[in-house]
Amino acid sequence: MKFPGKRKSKHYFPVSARDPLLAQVKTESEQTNAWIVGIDQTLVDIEARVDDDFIRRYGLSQGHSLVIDDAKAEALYQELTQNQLITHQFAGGTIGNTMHNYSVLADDRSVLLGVMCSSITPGSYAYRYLCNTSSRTDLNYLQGVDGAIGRCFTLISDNGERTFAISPGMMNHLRPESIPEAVIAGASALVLSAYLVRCAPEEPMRDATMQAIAYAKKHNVPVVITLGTRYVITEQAQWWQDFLRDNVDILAMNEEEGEALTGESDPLLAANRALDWVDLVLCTAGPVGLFMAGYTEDENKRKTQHPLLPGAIAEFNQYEFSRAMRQNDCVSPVRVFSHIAPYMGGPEKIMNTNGAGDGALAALLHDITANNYHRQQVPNSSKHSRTWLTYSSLAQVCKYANRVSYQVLNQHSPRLTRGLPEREDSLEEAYWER
Ligand SMILES: Nc1ncnc2c1ncn2[C@@H]1O[C@H](COP(=O)(O)OP(=O)(O)O)[C@@H](O)[C@H]1O
Ligand SMILES: Nc1nc2c(ncn2[C@@H]2O[C@H](COP(=O)(O)O)[C@@H](O)[C@H]2O)c(=O)[nH]1
Repeated sequence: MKFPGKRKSKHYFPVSARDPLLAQVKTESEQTNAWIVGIDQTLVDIEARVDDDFIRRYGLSQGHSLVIDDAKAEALYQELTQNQLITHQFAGGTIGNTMHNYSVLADDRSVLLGVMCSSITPGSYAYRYLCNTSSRTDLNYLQGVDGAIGRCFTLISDNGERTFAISPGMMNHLRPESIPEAVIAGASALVLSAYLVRCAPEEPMRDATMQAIAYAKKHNVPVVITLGTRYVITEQAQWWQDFLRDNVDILAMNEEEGEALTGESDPLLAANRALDWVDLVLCTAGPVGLFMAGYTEDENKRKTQHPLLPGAIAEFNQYEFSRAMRQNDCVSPVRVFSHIAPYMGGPEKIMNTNGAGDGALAALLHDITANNYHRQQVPNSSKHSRTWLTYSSLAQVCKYANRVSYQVLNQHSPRLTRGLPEREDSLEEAYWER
């Protein structure tokens, strides 16, 4: 594990308060026993620039991720190909992206569960998917299928808005018996997306997802969900609130999904409301940056040294230097919040925001797994006097997540092509001054 606390001088994590026992941590090259596991619909993103008429003609809706049938997918693909509109093709899928990005950041193992074609020919979509996934992402548990993986036509409009048209192939054919209990039992987190329950009634993906959740609950592994798009949530907000309350510990969403879920358009209030159902919330808000909300132990809450921020909850960031805990692990839980503006104000030019939110989630997962790793290595450390969920404070996780989003925005693919620089050139100045 590339341990986040090892970053030097200008850093994201509090190395100045380094625990003396950290010296006992084994060297990075040794095999670590900390990983995350995610389930996804195996998808390749096919990106194209289109006009509004194109979106309308294929019965799509801007900003939405819709499943289309084979005939429509073929017609759409033919039109994109004939008019040479396809600009990029990448491995995609919101959780596949997150597992890959986690492995790049942590330089360590993530496990991806899903389907893969039993027979793969060079140059095929399945081949490209495998080639474009980090070698640290363990694909050994993928279930073979006799058919195609999914295609996600990522259609970018002139205003930069993305519309997803999903041609599912056999992406929803993951069966419950293909979920390995031991892999989930030993993981630092089980990562899911709201898309997984959007499958036809006869497809097994939903049951496979519920099987994975059952194993996670049995072994006390935090369940993380990312909401996908607001349309998946709007249709049944109450159902999702109940689902979160019953099954999920950590929620990742953007401000639109937050509004669909809670009715609150203010991301801070949406995150606060979501804490009624889950223990920790990451809410990205495009050019507004990102918010985190969570619980900590009253006795251990830590005051920020940053300016106090105004908002719908006055001075909401006053305890943002606190580390997150699950509510049930607290004797006296208090809610804590943090916010950060986009790193460097965001890139000069954003081609599209594909994967920026997934990148932020990968950073949070890295911090959670680093905490687990540290607990395994140095169980009697003062850092584990309570059962913390994160290694770092909310403020530090925000900084890290935000920095990773910036990296994704600065490249074309939703998957990181390389890790963050070991050392930023003077992070503090760079952070506040353009
Ligand atoms: N237009 C933008 N300007 C600056 N930063 C942005 C912009 N869009 C996104 N970001 C950064 O990327 C992060 C995630 O973006 P967002 O669009 O909210 O994610 P998602 O892809 O889940 O919708 C934000 O928290 C912010 O740091
Ligand atoms: N597993 C699924 N992934 C999907 C679906 N529709 C879109 N996507 C993927 O989302 C990312 C972009 O993520 P974002 O955080 O920027 O919104 C992209 O790579 C798509 O592959 C879906 O139905 N299922």
